[in-house]
Amino acid sequence: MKAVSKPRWANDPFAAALMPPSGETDDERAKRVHEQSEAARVSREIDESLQETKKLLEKRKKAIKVLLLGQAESGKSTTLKNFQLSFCPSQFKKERAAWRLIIQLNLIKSVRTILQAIQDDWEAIGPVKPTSPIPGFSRQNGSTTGPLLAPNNQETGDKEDREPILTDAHRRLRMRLSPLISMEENLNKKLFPHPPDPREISVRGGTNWKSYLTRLPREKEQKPLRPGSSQGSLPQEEGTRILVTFKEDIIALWSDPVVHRVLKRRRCNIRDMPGFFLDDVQRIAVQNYEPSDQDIMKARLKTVGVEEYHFVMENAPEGDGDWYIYDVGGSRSLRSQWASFFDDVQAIIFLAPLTFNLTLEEDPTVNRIEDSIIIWKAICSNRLLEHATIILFMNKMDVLATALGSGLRVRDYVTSYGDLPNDVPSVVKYFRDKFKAYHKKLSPKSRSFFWHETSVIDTDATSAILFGVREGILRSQLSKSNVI
Ligand SMILES: Nc1nc2c(ncn2[C@@H]2O[C@H](COP(=O)(O)OP(=O)(O)OP(=O)(O)O)[C@@H](O)[C@H]2O)c(=O)[nH]1
Ligand SMILES: [Mg+2]
Repeated sequence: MKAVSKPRWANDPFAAALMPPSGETDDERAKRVHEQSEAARVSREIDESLQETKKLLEKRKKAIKVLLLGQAESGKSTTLKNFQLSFCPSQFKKERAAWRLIIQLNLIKSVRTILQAIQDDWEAIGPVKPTSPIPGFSRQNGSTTGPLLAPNNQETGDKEDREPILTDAHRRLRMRLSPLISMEENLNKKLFPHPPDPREISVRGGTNWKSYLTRLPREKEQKPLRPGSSQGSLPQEEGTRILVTFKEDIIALWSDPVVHRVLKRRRCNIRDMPGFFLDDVQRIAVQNYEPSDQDIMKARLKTVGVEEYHFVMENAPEGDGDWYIYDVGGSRSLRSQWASFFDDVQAIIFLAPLTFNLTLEEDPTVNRIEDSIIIWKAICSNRLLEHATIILFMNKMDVLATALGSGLRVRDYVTSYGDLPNDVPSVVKYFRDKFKAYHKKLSPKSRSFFWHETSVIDTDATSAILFGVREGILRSQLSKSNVI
């Protein structure tokens, strides 16, 4: 008797599982074939997606990664904006509209700060006692513009610090502008819910806020807003409406010499605060306001967490165009998040503003330069960063020049400065030597010290520096890979 040989699939459980069941009808067969081809398609898609992810990871591994570090308000995000403007101008242009609302909110915040100063002055010192009519009150016809001069506006010195100078007219102006505060709060809440610090507008890493604000449509005609009524309008429209509605009162407030005297005696240097746009109300508080490059650089939006930006540089040499730049939040509470980016970066741009007379927002007892040096020491000595190129940007050179020009002496804030000349080159040399010495002493391996004097709100000068920085990073990458 001839032995019947077993079919090949009989020992293969997978092949057996795919065999058609015995007695399969035509309909069942068609269904099974369809399901099998569907499963094969899904499997192919998963394979392709894995290949794609692998390629992306490879590409990312080869890409240049740069980390921007420094204390809060040191200019990290502004440097990133300059990177975009210099190397990806079309992307920068596309996102221009997103900055409109941020600038409007910056302006509204300055108005809020002034209203608060008026309130504080009122509570601490009180108003000018009104005799009827208020003597010396110079505004005519009940107009809302023009200076609101109080009678004793010529007085100076110590006496001025205790003299009431605000009038009922200021109280009325303050009342007219007060809806602005709740409108600003509502707008902030809509845009950036749960901010870590409600006094500052901030953006959380990965929220894609720019595409959100760029995407929203704008109405052609916007009606002025009745105080308190913002219902139904988009956040982007609200900023414009608020400013257009309150424009004249804002101008009256900012052009009033008494208000400036109140700010002075309450030591509120509003001009030096980030995001200062009060000199530009006429230009900004209009329906079709388009932020300029300079406006965008001056806009203040605090970074919370870490933002990753992937740049494909539009004008880069072949193969060198893929860059990742990480922009971190610089407040003390956010610095613990920096370390997770350390093991994979080729270069660090460290922003240290030479604002010798300022202290940290988080801790007014700590001098800003002292704080920068503490972070600098930690970065230079970190072993995970021993291969990274560190580039120091001594930033806010314009602010330094203004501070020295106004007569401030460095030694009154940094005692070790002693009797050295109180001019820009000497101050720069003094602090540069300090940073350089720590870099040399604390770096685990010897490496070159790179530094630049910057004012990163100056786009032309910063662009020239960034082109140099890019070349430097590429060259140092090349020499490292040759050594390896
Ligand atoms: N005058 C002047 N202002 C600057 C300069 N660099 C930055 N600023 C302003 O300082 C403010 C803070 O700058 P940012 O770039 O937001 O600071 P940051 O380091 O990103 O701060 P965080 O996000 O809080 O960590 C912004 O309003 C900038 O326009 C500068 O060189 N000169
Ligand atoms: Mg930032």
